[in-house]
Amino acid sequence: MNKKTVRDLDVKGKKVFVRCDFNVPLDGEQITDDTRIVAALPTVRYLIEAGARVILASHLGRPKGEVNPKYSLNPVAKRLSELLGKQVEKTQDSIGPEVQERVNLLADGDVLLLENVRFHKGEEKNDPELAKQFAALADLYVNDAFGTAHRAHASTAGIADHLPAVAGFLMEKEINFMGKALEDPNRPFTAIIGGAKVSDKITVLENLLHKVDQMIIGGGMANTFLKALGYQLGDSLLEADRVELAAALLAKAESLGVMVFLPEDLVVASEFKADAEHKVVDAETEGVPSGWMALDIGPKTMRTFELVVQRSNTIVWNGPMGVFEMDAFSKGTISVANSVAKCTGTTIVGGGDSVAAVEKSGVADRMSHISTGGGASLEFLEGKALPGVVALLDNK
Ligand SMILES: Nc1ncnc2c1ncn2[C@@H]1O[C@H](COP(=O)(O)OP(=O)(O)OP(=O)(O)O)[C@@H](O)[C@H]1O
Ligand SMILES: O=C(O)[C@H](O)COP(=O)(O)O
Repeated sequence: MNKKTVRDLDVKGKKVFVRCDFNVPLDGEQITDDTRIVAALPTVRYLIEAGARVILASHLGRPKGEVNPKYSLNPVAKRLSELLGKQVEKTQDSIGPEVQERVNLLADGDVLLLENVRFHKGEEKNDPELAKQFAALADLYVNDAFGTAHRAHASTAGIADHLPAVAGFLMEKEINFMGKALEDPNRPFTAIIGGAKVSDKITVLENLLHKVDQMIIGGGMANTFLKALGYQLGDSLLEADRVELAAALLAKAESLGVMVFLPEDLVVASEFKADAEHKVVDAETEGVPSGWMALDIGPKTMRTFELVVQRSNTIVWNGPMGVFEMDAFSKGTISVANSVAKCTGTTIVGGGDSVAAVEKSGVADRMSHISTGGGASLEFLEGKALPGVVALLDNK
């Protein structure tokens, strides 16, 4: 990576604003997977030991610029305190007089966590005023939020206009590993895409078609493609205004000779609930009954996906195959996790929920790389420059 890192800074006694990606999966106030917090620890520990005054910032979820206690970073402060073995105080906001006061009280080696930066509308708009307010809190800026590096936001990009800006160890590790593995991948190269962020990721798929040999599409993402094939989807999560794009992508894949695998059968449920009535239907001949929704891939699809994975030498996986948080709809994701774990080639799993699913399946240690980035790793793989990385100082 040709960017300066935290090693290049003299941080003793300095206030260091560290952007992390603590966007962890939650069940109420319970963190269900702390991978992203653990992954940030090397940078935080290094800064503590070097005598910096550490100001941590992150988003959580998509609160859309409004204060919403559901997306508070309180659970993260608690988990960080446990992991670091020292109290991590949290502020009520990410800017303003209270934050400034708390920052002024920091001693060398102290750690302070700011409240969710997305409680301010200016964050996602990369508002220069907000970026300036973040920058005013510190002397130096470290971006360790690889998972959010594909977003040009005030705390991931704008702030770097005002402070010396470098990468943290996690950012460095992610970029170096993926850069090496994906530069000249062993083929066949397969992308497995699922999850729920359809409009975000569907555009990424177009560029991915030029990189991969095979593409498996499952989870919520698959529904828009199945609709493009004319199948019935009932009340399933799908993006009606992306159906045409999905059809165009399928045609493009065919012209490029990229094999696309979609669910042949689906687990459908009468409602979005863990104990909902559910059954398996054939995607083409039966479809999803009206009022029902597809929440997992079916057994036939699991077998097909396993065969595709078996003949792959490089795999990048982002997005679960179903609503894995509910046991009744977790089988497809667990099956894919086990199949990927058996692959002897390079396997990269990325994304907050995808990593949680792999952890839940107990196969995390059998992946070549667990990435903290979902959308970010897909955009990196596409070959796009990530704004959160571009903003950092070059290593000349
Ligand atoms: N068929 C489906 N219907 C509704 N939700 C689904 C379906 N399949 C998967 N999901 C949901 O998708 C969510 C995860 O999607 P997402 O795209 O955010 O993946 P991710 O791994 O967290 O990646 P990123 O880090 O980019 O957010 C899970 O909460 C899961 O329940
Ligand atoms: O989970 C992610 O992919 C990152 O935390 C970024 O979240 P976003 O898609 O809401 O920007």
